[in-house]
Amino acid sequence: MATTTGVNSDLAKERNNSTFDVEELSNFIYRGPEKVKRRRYLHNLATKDPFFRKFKPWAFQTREEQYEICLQKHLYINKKCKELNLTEPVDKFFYTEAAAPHENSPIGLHTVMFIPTIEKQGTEEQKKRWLPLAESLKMIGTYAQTEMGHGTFIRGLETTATYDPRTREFILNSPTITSMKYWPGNLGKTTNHCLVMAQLYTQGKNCGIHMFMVQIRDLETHMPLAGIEVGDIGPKFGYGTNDNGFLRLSNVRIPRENMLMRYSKVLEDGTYVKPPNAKIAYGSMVLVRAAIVTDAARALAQACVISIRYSAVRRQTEVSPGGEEAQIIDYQTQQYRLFPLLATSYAMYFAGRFMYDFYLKTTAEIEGGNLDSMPQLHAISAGLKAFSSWMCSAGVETCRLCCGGHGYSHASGLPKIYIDVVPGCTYEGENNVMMLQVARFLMKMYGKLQNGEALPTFMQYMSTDLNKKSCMTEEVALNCLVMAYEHRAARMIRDAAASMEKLVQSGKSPVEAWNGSTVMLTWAAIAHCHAFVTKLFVETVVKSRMDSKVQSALTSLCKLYAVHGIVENLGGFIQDQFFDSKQVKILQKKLMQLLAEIRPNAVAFVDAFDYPDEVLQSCLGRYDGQVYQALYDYAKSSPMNEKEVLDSYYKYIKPAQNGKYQQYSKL
Ligand SMILES: CCCCCCCCCCCCCCCCCCCCC/C=C/C(=O)SCCNC(=O)CCNC(=O)[C@H](O)C(C)(C)COP(=O)(O)OP(=O)(O)OC[C@H]1O[C@@H](n2cnc3c(N)ncnc32)[C@H](O)[C@@H]1OP(=O)(O)O
Ligand SMILES: Cc1cc2nc3c(=O)[nH]c(=O)nc-3n(C[C@H](O)[C@H](O)[C@H](O)COP(=O)(O)OP(=O)(O)OC[C@H]3O[C@@H](n4cnc5c(N)ncnc54)[C@H](O)[C@@H]3O)c2cc1C
Repeated sequence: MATTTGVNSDLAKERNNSTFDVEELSNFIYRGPEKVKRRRYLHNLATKDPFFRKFKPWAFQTREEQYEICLQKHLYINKKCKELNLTEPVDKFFYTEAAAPHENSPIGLHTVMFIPTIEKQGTEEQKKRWLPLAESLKMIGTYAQTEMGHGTFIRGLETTATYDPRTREFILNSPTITSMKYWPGNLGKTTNHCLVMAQLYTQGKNCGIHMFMVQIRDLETHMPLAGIEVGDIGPKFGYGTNDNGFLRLSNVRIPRENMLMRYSKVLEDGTYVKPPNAKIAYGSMVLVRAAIVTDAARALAQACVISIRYSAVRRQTEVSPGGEEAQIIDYQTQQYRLFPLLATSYAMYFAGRFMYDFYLKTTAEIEGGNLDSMPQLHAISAGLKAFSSWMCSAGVETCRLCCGGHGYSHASGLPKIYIDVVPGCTYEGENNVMMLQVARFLMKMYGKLQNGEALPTFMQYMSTDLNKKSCMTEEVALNCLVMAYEHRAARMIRDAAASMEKLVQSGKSPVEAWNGSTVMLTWAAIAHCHAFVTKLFVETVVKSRMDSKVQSALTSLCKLYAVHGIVENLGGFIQDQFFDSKQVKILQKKLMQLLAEIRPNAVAFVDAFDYPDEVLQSCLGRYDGQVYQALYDYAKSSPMNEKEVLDSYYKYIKPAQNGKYQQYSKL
């Protein structure tokens, strides 16, 4: 029976029954006790600060209030980060996630893309000129690339920047309605500058797309400057806190020095100097793609915390007539929906950790002049961005459904998480498009394999013998699971390549053959990412040093991730009889065993993520499990309940009850 104060007794029991020390697992997730301590310190600074608690809850705010309140919060975060000397991205990330959870910042693009683009693409002189202004928010900027007509195909952007050697200026224009910038975050009302991606024309030639710094608003009055039309694009699926905007440029002149010229240049006489690699200008997108992996993992982890704690507290349906109603977490169907997602949240966290490290290492090499790893960084970041945002967005929605009716209420905190994470499937490269970029890389690797050339370590699985059968036995060993994923990916890569080859042989051009094979190419890319994430998870639990009880529990979770992925995608694993029917049965049986094995640790696994209630903002996911009192308090706090009888009753219901409908004819 649940008590109304203290910790709900079911939840308390769950915590007593777990097989490992939660603190040990938190230490492992966040890379050591010192880092856990630091994270808690940063969370506490935010959650205990009365500033963040003075606003009404997000769900009760109008769109304009969402923007204004979130703006205040983020300007305050900016000030506090300076005061507290929080310079490390990880520190800022933890402080911010607690201060304004899942509230997309009206100065976010300034921090995440505008400043990093100046840092990475600007010359020393440009950095000296702009960075102090950007740091002090005198310049507030965004990354304005997408246009109404083109987001994916950036070579097709229509905005022009034409160099005029007489005045040593670029003239920027939006020549058509489809060329107007559309979607950039913070563009509508907040920013006074933009980094505009535009087609560069000099000496009568088009030199492709480049970045230009354009001032769009007066620095004193904030009014749009001459030649600038700018505004908010209106309400969206979510992101109400963000003024995604539109921008039209008409003969806007900027000095030559406003083209970002670290790599490409236009000399005073108009001579164009090429960059060492044309795609180096895409670096800011790679940065955000890499960050999205951790962002998506965090969203799913929080959704799992909410849904699993609630499933331990919620009781529904007597199992035998007259008996006690069961905790819904004991229903196998609930476990089957939630525990693989729990495993996925861990898999994605480890993928996010890897991605962050790999990004830092590779960009350091690029900045040192070694561009060799650029294609790998592009393929891995595009693939993990797409894979993680797909899996995590779908997972958050399943977590919401697993909470029944209460999951549909904003009181659950789940809709807010969902609308914050799901645009990650679209921005920074639509996911299908990103998977096709991965496929392009895979086809190149396949070509190398055919030519007997060396492959990067993470692609060496492609040379596996596809006639080999699975080594799977009753033990369901981790190495056999990894081998299965790699086998499936290798076969799908070969099949996609064969499809293209066949089309070429039938007389199609390479482009037509590509277009005729994109579904198979996408399957191959997804299978490759799935194999990559699974292997990373397995290596993390096998090779890392950690407490033995944690390792044992985490190994079960890792196995569940791998086995569930096979059972759910069985067709791809048995198409070439890699598994026989006996092995399929072993895997299905193992899946059920793993659900039961994980059951006593489910709450401990989510507790280990260590998200305070103030971050979750959920009546259902509270640490103390007092969900019913919280739901009641939430309902009572609704502005709809401020008056016992609403004005609308007297205006509309009462007259209708008396058969009077005149008020409608006045409209
Ligand atoms: C444990 C916890 C720790 C936590 C710590 C973490 C701390 C980290 C901090 C986290 C911070 C918070 C995270 C928050 C995240 C959320 C932020 C939200 C903000 C999002 C705002 C959104 C912004 C945007 O959307 S900006 C616009 C983005 N637009 C796109 O992405 C467009 C997509 N299109 C493209 O990229 C291209 O057009 C493309 C790739 C589809 C085709 O390009 P192309 O030029 O037409 O290419 P093509 O000629 O066909 O040639 C392809 C050729 O080029 C190679 N290529 C392409 N891109 C790249 C690249 N980037 N790098 C290298 N190479 C590239 C490609 O491989 C081909 O090569 P070849 O095959 O050799 O020809
Ligand atoms: C919340 C949000 C914030 C954003 N913030 C910014 C920002 O700050 N700055 C900025 O510049 N942009 C921003 N964007 C824009 C975003 O980057 C683009 O919307 C995104 O890159 C997708 O491009 P698109 O809208 O043109 O989609 P489209 O390319 O039109 O996609 C539509 C469909 O066509 C398919 N498709 C398109 N091309 C291909 C292809 N070659 N092969 C196969 N299928 C294809 C896609 O898979 C998709 O299903 C934001 C978008 C959102 C939703």
